[in-house]
Amino acid sequence: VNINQQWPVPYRRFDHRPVADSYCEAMFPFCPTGNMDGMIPYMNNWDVISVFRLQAPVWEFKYGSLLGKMHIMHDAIGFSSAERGKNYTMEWYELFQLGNCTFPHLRTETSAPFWCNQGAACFFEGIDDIHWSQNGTLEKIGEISGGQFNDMAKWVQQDNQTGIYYETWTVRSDPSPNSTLWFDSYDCSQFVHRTYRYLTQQGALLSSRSQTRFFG
Ligand SMILES: CCCCCCCCCCCCCCCC(=O)OC[C@@H](O)COP(=O)(O)OC[C@@H](O)CO
Repeated sequence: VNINQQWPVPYRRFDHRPVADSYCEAMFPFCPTGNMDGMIPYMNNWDVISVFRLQAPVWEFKYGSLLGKMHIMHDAIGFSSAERGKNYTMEWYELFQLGNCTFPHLRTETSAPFWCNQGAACFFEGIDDIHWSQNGTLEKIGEISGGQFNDMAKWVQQDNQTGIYYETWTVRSDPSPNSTLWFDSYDCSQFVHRTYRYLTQQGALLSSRSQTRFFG
């Protein structure tokens, strides 16, 4: 073992997002109601934007609260502009669904393993109150200015261009509580944590009654 090895292995970022291989097929269109080129609306600097913590069981549309009972949750962030009177949802998830990010493909014509594991941010107008509150969480955690929102929007675009691969698995050295984290996951909840961290670094005061749990 390399004694200088840094654990966990840092998440690898890239300088651009490649076009996904046509072999990769999505069961559902990615970010169907979002702006096609991922643009995020510009707010007036003096606007007051409420920030919401959103959480719902993964695949609730298909299995209801089932995965929530195993604490397998999808995390997102909601925004509400006082000046525009509009709500928005921002989330990060797989382009080709969870299975493709969890298991690779074996293809005769390409070297194994072949992955269809891109993930990306999705920003769209509206917050589906029922979806988030019926089996999960819809909680106001703070307010930011329009200027702070605009800075965050720029940061999300950069984050989205460089952090392109979804990682389902968290890999540890052994099952014990004090095991070494070898590889961290990179999923919806990590995006939410990164965004909270960015906003608090910009001076936002965010507080939640409960923690945004990592899966596992
Ligand atoms: C054949 C599939 C096998 C998959 C087995 C996976 C076992 C490990 C489960 C780990 C789950 C981690 C999920 C972490 C949260 C996350 O990244 O969620 C993103 C996405 O999976 C959520 O999907 P949806 O619930 O469909 O929500 C997306 C919608 O909100 C889009 O608007």
